[in-house]
Formats: sequence, structure tokens, C-alpha cells
Amino acid sequence: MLNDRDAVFTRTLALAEQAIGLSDPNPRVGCVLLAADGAVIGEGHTQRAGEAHAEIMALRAARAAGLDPRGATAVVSLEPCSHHGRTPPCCDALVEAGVARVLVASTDPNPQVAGRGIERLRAAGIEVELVGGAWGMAARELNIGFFSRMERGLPWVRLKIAASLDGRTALENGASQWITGPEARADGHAWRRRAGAVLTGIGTVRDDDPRLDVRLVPSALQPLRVVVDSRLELAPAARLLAPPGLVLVACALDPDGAEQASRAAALRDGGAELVCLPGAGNKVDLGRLLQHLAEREQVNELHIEAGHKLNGSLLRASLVDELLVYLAPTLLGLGREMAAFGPLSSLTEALAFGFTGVERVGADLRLLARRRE
Ligand SMILES: NC(=O)C1=CN([C@@H]2O[C@H](COP(=O)(O)OP(=O)(O)OC[C@H]3O[C@@H](n4cnc5c(N)ncnc54)[C@H](OP(=O)(O)O)[C@@H]3O)[C@@H](O)[C@H]2O)C=CC1
Ligand SMILES: Nc1c(N[C@@H]2O[C@H](COP(=O)(O)O)[C@@H](O)[C@H]2O)[nH]c(=O)[nH]c1=O
Repeated sequence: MLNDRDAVFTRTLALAEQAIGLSDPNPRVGCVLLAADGAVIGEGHTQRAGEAHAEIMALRAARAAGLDPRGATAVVSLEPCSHHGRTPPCCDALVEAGVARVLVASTDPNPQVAGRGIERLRAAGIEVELVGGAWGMAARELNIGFFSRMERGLPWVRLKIAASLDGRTALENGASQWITGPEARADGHAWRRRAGAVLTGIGTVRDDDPRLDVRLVPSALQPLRVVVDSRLELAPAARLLAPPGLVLVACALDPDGAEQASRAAALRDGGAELVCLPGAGNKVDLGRLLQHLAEREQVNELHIEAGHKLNGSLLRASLVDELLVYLAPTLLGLGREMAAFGPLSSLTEALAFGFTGVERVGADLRLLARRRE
């Protein structure tokens, strides 16, 4: 029985959270169906892309329990879809089911459809309330990458760094495994799971031969692995070319040019996709790469685990929205910094972030900070 609005939206958002690592590139949405007395008659969340949305799952659950959704209130975290994508519109399903009222936490940020679902439901005689406020913000926060892709044509870029207390991410000789403890590393995988892609630089692949997959926490999906590799130096034997998941190599050379055609062929034979995005100084254009990831690969959240050079370039170009920093209670002295940029000539040039979270994870600290405009 959910009579209280906060309780019902808490449940709706908890359902939506269950779509993390499942529904990408579709948004994470939850739906609760309530009878007139507040009894929950069905609930659901978005499934894999191409499969049922939250509203359909909730209607199915009600019917499977022998309960009639006619006259019910549907509580949804995001406006029901009104268009034919890979599945038919949820609005039509709610209308056909005879739902009397719909409470919506947030509108859909997709400019082509925003507000249309609400209009369509109202046109069918359903009472619709756009609740917004704190619940609208919570629905948006859970889908921060989807909103970013729809509103800016860019993924939400989260840079993960594992560092010592004195800010070192590796020793001078490149050794870095491991600075943080097992709990922090598993937590890092939970953040990888939220992302449509994990991005790194060729320097990290050379030094660490990382896998960059999600394996320390369960996940239905694996993120795309992306390597910034201007000169196409990635070795076909690199571990990240092994399953699971796909790999995209971003280079600045024509991959089919005479000199690198055989290297390109070897990478393609290994299952990698290559994209040529040349920028200044014969390096990959990082801004165009982010656009490519949003537009072509439909990446909502981009998780970066790169070394100091690529981190520095991304930060300096204001391409990072959020920092996810794990701090280990150790000092490493001289070594590689978090991000190589500068030197700045004045403190007013500092890249400014605001802390949004701090938590102890095992023996380490996890800090979250967002870029200040
Ligand atoms: N503790 C931690 O959280 C982590 C630590 N590490 C450590 O970091 C070290 C590796 O660092 P690093 O060598 O800096 O590796 P990076 O992952 O930063 O890769 C460096 C490469 O990134 C590319 N790059 C940098 N800037 C640009 C730009 N503006 N445009 C396009 N491409 C760019 C360059 O590739 P190209 O030359 O092809 O243009 C450069 O060689 C290792 O010791 C590793 O263990 C790595 C990841 C995380
Ligand atoms: N050293 C370091 C991290 N390093 C990051 O993890 C990558 C290895 O990923 P994988 O091969 O999937 O296990 C490595 O290349 C680097 O990006 N991460 C952490 O949580 N803590 C650490 O101390």
C-alpha cells in the first residue's frame, strides 16, 4: 500500500535504478500501478533496448497477477513514450488498459518527443500530473547521461582516478597496480557498469594492458571499450580486444593509408572498429570523439580510466563533467600525477569543481565532484 506520494516515487525511482547496466542506450525508467486504495497492482522497469519499457512491464505484472489496471494510477519516473521506436508507444498501452491517471516525475528530454506523451495521454482523457520538483530532479539525475546526450549531443563524461593521498596515479616507472583496495576497485566496476563506454589512452594500454570490462559486479551489458590511439599503435594482442564487448579505436591517421593498412587490418580482424577523427597536431580530436560517441554509438555516460596525459588533455579542453576519485591512504612520492596540464600562470585559471559526495569505500575514500560552469 503506497498512499504517500514520496513513498510511491521512492519505489518508482528504485525500480528505475534496476535498469542500470540493462536499458542503455534507453533511459532508466520505473513504473508503479496503484489501485484507488493505494494498493500496488503492478510494477516494472525498462528492459534491454528493443524490449519492454517500464509501463508495459507494470501492466503485464498486473495482468499476470489477475488484477485489472482499469481505473488505476500509473506513476512513472519519465514521461511515457508516444512514438514507435523499436517498441510501440507506451501511451497507447496505458490508454488501452484504461488507466485513469498518470503521475510523471520528469518530461522526456528528447527534443523530438518532449511533452508529446503527456499531450497524447491528456487527449485520450487521462488525467496527467507532471510532478517535477525533487522527483523530477531524481529522475534526471538517474539518467544524467541520457539527458546530456539529448540536450547537448554529448555523453556525460565521468573521469575516474585512483590515486595516493599525494595525488599520484602511478610510480615514475609506470607501476600502478594496485594503489586502491579491492572494495574501491569493485566500486569502480559498479561505475563502469553505468556507462555505455569506457575510454582510455594508448599509454595506459601499453603500461597496464587493461581489460576495462565490468567483471567485479554483475551486469547484463558490457560497455564499449574505446582507445585513443592517434597513430594506431594498439597491439592486436592487447587484452581489451578479447571479449566481452566491442572495442573502438580512435585514430588520427587514415586507417587504410598504405603505412598503417596492415595494422588496421589486424585490429579489425581482432574485432575492433576504427574511427579516424584527426585534430590538431596529428592527434585525435577529443571533442569530435565525444560527439561521435553520443551520436553514432549512443553513449549516455562515458567512463574514463586513462593516464595523466589524456586526463590532462580532456580536463584542459573542459570535456570532463565529473570527477570520481578514489584516494588511498598512502604516499607515493615522485610519480605520475592525476592530470598533466599547465603550468598555469595564475590561480584564477584553476579548473574548478564542486564536491558532490564523499564516502569511505573499504580503506579508501571516494570523492565525487562536478565541474563548475
Ligand atoms: N591510477 C589510475 O587511476 C590510473 C593510472 N594509470 C597509469 O597511467 C600511466 C599511463 O599514463 P599515460 O602514458 O599518460 O597514458 P594515457 O592513457 O593518458 O595515454 C596517453 C596517450 O593519450 C593520447 N592523448 C593525450 N592527449 C591527447 C590529445 N590532446 N589528443 C589526442 N590524444 C591525446 C596520446 O596518444 P597518442 O600519442 O596516440 O596521440 C597519449 O600518448 C600508467 O602508468 C598507468 O598505470 C592509467 C589509468 C588510470
Ligand atoms: N591502478 C588502479 C586503477 N587503474 C585503472 O584500472 C585499469 C585496469 O583495469 P582492469 O584491467 O579492467 O582491471 C588500469 O588500466 C587503470 O585504468 N584502478 C583502480 O581502481 N585502482 C588502482 O589502484
